[in-house]
Amino acid sequence: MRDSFLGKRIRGGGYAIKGAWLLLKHEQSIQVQFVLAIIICIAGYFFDITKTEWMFQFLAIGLIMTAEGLNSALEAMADFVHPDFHNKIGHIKDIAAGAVFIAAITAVIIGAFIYFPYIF
Ligand SMILES: Nc1ncnc2c1ncn2[C@@H]1O[C@H](COP(=O)(O)OP(=O)(O)OP(=O)(O)O)[C@@H](O)[C@H]1O
Repeated sequence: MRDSFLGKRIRGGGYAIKGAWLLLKHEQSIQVQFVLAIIICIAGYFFDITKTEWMFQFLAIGLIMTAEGLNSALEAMADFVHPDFHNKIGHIKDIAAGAVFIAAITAVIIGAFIYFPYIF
């Protein structure tokens, strides 16, 4: 069972859940995003947004947290492979941060589409 296809998939899922827990426990950026996600969900409940709006909201939350998590993994990898200052490492980290920024802008636009009609 342990080395069967199903066993490997179950183990892989276990590592992934452990990874998500580690992100929440140790990464400040993810913790901030998580708190923001809770606040925005309270807003969704408060404004009684539609089912489609909930879907887009969860998509935006997932997009940001995924980008932020991958950015954290890349930063950790970069620091492990090359702990000293290096222009290339700086470039790699800047690009990864840029990807998070794009995800964040996308989420802000989605949020504006959802909440502007309720607020104004
Ligand atoms: N080893 C390095 N060599 C060159 N530049 C670096 C290096 N480490 C960080 N930098 C520069 O500093 C910026 C911030 O890097 P850092 O690893 O501190 O990320 P951070 O966004 O502050 O994330 P966190 O708060 O999660 O550590 C990078 O985008 C890069 O421009």
